[in-house]
Amino acid sequence: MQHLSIMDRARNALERGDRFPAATLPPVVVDSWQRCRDAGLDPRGAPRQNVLAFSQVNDRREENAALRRLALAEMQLLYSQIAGSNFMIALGDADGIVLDTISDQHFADSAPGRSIIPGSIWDESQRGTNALGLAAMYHKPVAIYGREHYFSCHGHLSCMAAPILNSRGETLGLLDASCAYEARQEHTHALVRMAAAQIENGLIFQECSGSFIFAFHPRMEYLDTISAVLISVGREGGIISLNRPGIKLLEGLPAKIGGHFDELFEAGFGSAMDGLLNGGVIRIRDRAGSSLFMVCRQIGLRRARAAVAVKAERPRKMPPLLQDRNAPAFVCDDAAVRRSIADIGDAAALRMPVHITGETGTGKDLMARHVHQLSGRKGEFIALNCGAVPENLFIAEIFGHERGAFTNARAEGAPGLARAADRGTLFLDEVADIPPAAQTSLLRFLDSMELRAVGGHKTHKVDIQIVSATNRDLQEMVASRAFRADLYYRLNAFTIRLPPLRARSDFGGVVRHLMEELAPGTPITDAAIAELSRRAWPGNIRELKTVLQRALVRRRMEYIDEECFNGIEPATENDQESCALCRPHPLSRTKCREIRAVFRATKGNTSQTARQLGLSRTTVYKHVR
Ligand SMILES: Nc1ncnc2c1ncn2[C@@H]1O[C@H](COP(=O)(O)OP(=O)(O)OP(=O)(O)O)[C@@H](O)[C@H]1O
Repeated sequence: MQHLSIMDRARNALERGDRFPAATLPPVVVDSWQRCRDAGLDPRGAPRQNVLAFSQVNDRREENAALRRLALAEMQLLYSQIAGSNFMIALGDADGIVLDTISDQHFADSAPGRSIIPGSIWDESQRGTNALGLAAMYHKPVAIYGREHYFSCHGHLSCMAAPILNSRGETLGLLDASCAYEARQEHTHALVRMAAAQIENGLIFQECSGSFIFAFHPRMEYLDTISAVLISVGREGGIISLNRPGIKLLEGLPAKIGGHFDELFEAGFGSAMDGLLNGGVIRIRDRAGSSLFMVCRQIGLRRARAAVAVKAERPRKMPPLLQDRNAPAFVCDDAAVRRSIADIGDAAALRMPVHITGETGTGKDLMARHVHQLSGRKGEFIALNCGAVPENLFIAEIFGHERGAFTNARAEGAPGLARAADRGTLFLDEVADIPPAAQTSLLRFLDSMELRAVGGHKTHKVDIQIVSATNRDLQEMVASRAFRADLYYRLNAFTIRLPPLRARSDFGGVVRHLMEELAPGTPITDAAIAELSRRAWPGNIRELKTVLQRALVRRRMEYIDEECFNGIEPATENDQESCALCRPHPLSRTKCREIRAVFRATKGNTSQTARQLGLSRTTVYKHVR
């Protein structure tokens, strides 16, 4: 007979409607299964998936504004601790209704991830046995692993929830970490409880900004930790607030809100204050005779708006994760990108020219720098924007020129970019814009790696990794003879195709990465990321960065949620009619619009636009960049 595990037997009994083996299951699970069964829920059926309307979620968010602000910051920290392990962190209100989530994109996109969204109700009567609902019911931390969930469809999920309590022991909200059952990690439950405790402490600082806050603990080295007691005391010694460790440590003593400092400690409020306000750690005995170390964390100023916090703020910016030197310094969790860059190291070792294609703002420049880093070359990374160099100076710019080689040549001559990139990398950006005359010289140079400065006689041998990039269709240009086929094949030895942002499966990762770059430690919710992912992003990652910057400038809170993007639209056609520099000036705007219109009509061809309008390529480039 097939061997059945304890859980198999328990589930079989539950699903058949038999008595389940109570002794083998955690009591909290047994009681919950029984209640769910009594309520007529079918364990093999589908849970009710009620979700509140957005306006109701918003009302609840407003009611819990202070809690939400602190919790989102703490969730962001928790996220950075467990990021990459396929988790979702959710904040629920006291009724177990989800207000916000922050998660790994993979989990957010999964079926369970899609059922934990703002407004979803995780009450036991709707979703059966689950950690969020039970933590709300029992006001204590609860973990529900895999098939302990009442509904079998939640059997692959593990959830750990901890309530956030006020000093009266009332639940203000709930913090939950959920993950695929196989991904669960024992320490996550502890991290969730610590984060909840950190929020509770934050609330004490926030709500008691006009009073003293002292920290104490039986061991001095614990004063700065989450297990230290925080007690908030008024100017006359009355107790205003006490955190959870305090309630536990002072059990048996009259440690209640409205009580007095003197009822708890032998030394009395006056003498304790003398020592505490000197800024040092004092030793004090509680009324049960235990010796404690105490320090002042905040001096509340009566009419002052902000209290003077003695304790330094925790740094918001996380130190970077130590990783492989050659790991990309950008996001590349998208499968297509990963496939595309898998062999770059080998290509660079063989000094194969690398060609990068992708729409504007997809990260071609960043990728070119990554190729240079992987090549391990000691020389420099030199970038040349081929569209920005006047046609007649192009060859001199790359290969250098001798003194007085042509009108306007630099008096002392110039070695050129190719020699500057010797033993390093030469990045030819916007390579489609290389003037036709220069294409031949460049091809010759790529074949021999030898160059001669304009007006010079000596040839120089160099050793360069060539990387080129374009957002145009070079193949089509080859077909229409606008670009030399042999040069195209020479440049295109190894191709990296960067997908447009709208097609990237790691969209959430890109958003988080940019947020960390722009405003380290600032939380951004899953709902905000989902809102952004619905947009088209013609300017790709660069445009996303601008939208995030605008949201950060405009925000009134320390976090970014979906509401922050109301009214922040991506660049519209109108915006694109003139460049940012010309937009405020009506006269320049007219000329700029014309240049941009011709540029669009020529499918982004700088040289053709310049010829058609009788302008230099540099001028065109200035307006279309
Ligand atoms: N994978 C990525 N992860 C994080 N940030 C990125 C990524 N790719 C690009 N960025 C950011 O997006 C912005 C635009 O990138 P980049 O300049 O490399 O794009 P590009 O394709 O070279 O643009 P263009 O075609 O206009 O020259 C930069 O701020 C860059 O740091």
